[in-house]
Amino acid sequence: MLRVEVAHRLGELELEVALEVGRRPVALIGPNGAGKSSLLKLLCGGMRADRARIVCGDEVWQESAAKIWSAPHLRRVGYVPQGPSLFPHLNVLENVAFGAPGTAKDARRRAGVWLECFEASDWAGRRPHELSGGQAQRVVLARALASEPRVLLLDEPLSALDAITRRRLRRRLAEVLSEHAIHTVMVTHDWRDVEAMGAQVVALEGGRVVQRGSLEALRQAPQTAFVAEFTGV
Ligand SMILES: Nc1ncnc2c1ncn2[C@@H]1O[C@H](COP(=O)(O)OP(=O)(O)OP(=O)(O)O)[C@@H](O)[C@H]1O
Repeated sequence: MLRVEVAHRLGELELEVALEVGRRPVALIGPNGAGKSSLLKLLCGGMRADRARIVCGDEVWQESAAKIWSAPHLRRVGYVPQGPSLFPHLNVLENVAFGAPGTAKDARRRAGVWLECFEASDWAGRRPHELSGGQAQRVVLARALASEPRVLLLDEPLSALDAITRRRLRRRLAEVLSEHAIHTVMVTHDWRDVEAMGAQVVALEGGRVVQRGSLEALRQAPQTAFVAEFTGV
C-alpha cells in the first residue's frame, strides 16, 4: 500500500491531499491547475513537499516531522511526466534500458520486451528527436515499466496517441497493471481510461479532494460541475 498525506504551497495554490493506493489503480482527475501533476512530482521526489508523510509498504519516503526524505532514485518509481523526458543523447533502446535492473544485457532484453508491449520496437535505434510526440510517449511508458517500479505515476500517458492506438494501448496498459502488483496513480482527462483500468477516482479541485469513489458512483452522484462533466452526466 502507498499511503500519502501531503501539504504543499504552489504560488496561489495550497495543495492538501490524503490518499491510499493499493492494487487498484487511482485515477486522478480535475480541471487544469488543480494540482494533479504537482502531486505526482511530490510522490516521485521531483519536488519536496512542505509537509508530508509518504509511506510505500515498509519504506518511509518522506516524514517531515522526523526530517526523513528519500531521494527519487531510491523510491523505485516509474514516472511518465507530461512533456519530453527522454535522454536526447541515447537512442530509444538505451533510454528504456537505462533504469532497468540487472546486467547490461538483461536491461537491454527487458527494454526490448517493454518496447514490444507498447508497439515501439520499430524505432528502437532512433534518437528521441526523431520521434513524434505519440511515439515518444510510448517509449516513456516502456521506460517506466522496464525499471520494475513498485509505484507507477502516469501523467496523461495516452494523451498524445491517435484515437485507434490509444484504444489499443489503453487495453494493453490495463492488462499490464492487472498482471503486475504496481501501485498506480494516473492523471487523466478521459473517463474511458478510468473504465478500462477499473480505477478508483480521486477528483482534485483547487488542490483539495472534492470527491472519490468508483466511476459509477461519481456518475450517479457527482458532487461538482467538473465531476459531472468528466463522467459524462
Ligand atoms: N513550481 C511552481 N511554482 C509555483 N506555482 C506552480 C509551480 N508548479 C505549478 N504551479 C502552479 O500550481 C498549480 C497546479 O499546477 P499543476 O501543473 O499541478 O496542475 P494540473 O492539475 O496538473 O493541471 P493540468 O491539467 O493543466 O496539467 C497551477 O496553478 C500552477 O501554475
